[in-house]
Amino acid sequence: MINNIALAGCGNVGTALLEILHEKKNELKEKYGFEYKVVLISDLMKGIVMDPEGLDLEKILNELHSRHSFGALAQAAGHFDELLDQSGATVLAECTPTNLKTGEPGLSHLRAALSRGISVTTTNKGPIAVAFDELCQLAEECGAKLSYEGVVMSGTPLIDMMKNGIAGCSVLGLEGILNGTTNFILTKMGEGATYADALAEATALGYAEADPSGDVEGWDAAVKVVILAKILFGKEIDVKDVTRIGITQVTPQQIAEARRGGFTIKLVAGIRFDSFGMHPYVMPKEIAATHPLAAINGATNAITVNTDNLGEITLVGPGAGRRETGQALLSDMIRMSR
Ligand SMILES: NC(=O)C1=CN([C@@H]2O[C@H](COP(=O)(O)OP(=O)(O)OC[C@H]3O[C@@H](n4cnc5c(N)ncnc54)[C@H](OP(=O)(O)O)[C@@H]3O)[C@@H](O)[C@H]2O)C=CC1
Ligand SMILES: N[C@@H](CC=O)C(=O)O
Repeated sequence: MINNIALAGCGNVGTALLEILHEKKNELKEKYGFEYKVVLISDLMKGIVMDPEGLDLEKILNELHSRHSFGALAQAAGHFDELLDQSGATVLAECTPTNLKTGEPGLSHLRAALSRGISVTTTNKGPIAVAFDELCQLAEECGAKLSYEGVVMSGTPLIDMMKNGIAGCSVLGLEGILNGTTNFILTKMGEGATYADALAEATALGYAEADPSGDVEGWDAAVKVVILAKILFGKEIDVKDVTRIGITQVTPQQIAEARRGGFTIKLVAGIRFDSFGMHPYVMPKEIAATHPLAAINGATNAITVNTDNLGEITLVGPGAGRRETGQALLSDMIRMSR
């Protein structure tokens, strides 16, 4: 079966997905039996390109790389719902900016696709945080699949590990580094960069959110904790109920002082349990230089999951990045096509 891919949001992640699809077209077919056509790309400023017979990715990527737009190729117009119908899409890759309050515009895109029986992969945390149960139910009712590997730890397969790899284990708690931008900033500040320069570099490298206050104030890590609580424990937590302190108050002096004492400062996120219940948190912590998390630098993330049957499992890998997150969309699409 040919996968007819629609893409919503052609920024860092969406463009990287197109690059990977184009580069690996033959490999994907030979290794995974994954064949595709990209039939629709919709982006706020770059415009809309559509061809139910399959878009010419070479031409589109040339335009994107030279002009950051679709140029004269952008000739389609219309409401996203109508475009989905006209394009013959069978799978939607959704990677518009995250809005943690409303889930929009991603939430409407996901509803439009799923209600038409079109499967969805998304890296957008907003809709998953805001309407997880509704979207899972809609997918089931309409015979579609919903995948979201990239919403936590980008392409590092944490969600797949949680759902499949450790099936049968009870999770007793988890802690880790779940935001790439802040870990990158703290690493760079430890090397002497200013906060502003480090944030600008994280943005240029495609790690930061469209509104980076979501990263530096801890909202992004907090919503990842909310999503993990839902997937692992079936628990609804409001992101406002996560104890949340970001990194905006962390100074170079504190980082240097911690280092002199044999510690490194990391923005740590986790869920712990005690007799009073579940405690989700995000906060900067001094970590002993000998602790495994102290060695996690740059945009890398890590999580240690404490389980009954396996004890502690630690997963380390990219937590942000355009190609790393495009990979999450691709792996979801390959899994869903099987
Ligand atoms: N970058 C990363 O490392 C990771 C990102 N994510 C998530 O993936 C998503 C995409 O991230 P990223 O590519 O970095 O973000 P970008 O801001 O680079 O790209 C988002 C794109 O979506 C476009 N857009 C905005 N609104 C609409 C709309 N209504 N319809 C169609 N397109 C729209 C934006 O256009 P314009 O710029 O004109 O507003 C932009 O081109 C986000 O939700 C992010 O949280 C998840 C994991 C890692
Ligand atoms: N802005 C996020 C991107 C991935 O979710 C991060 O830096 O971790």
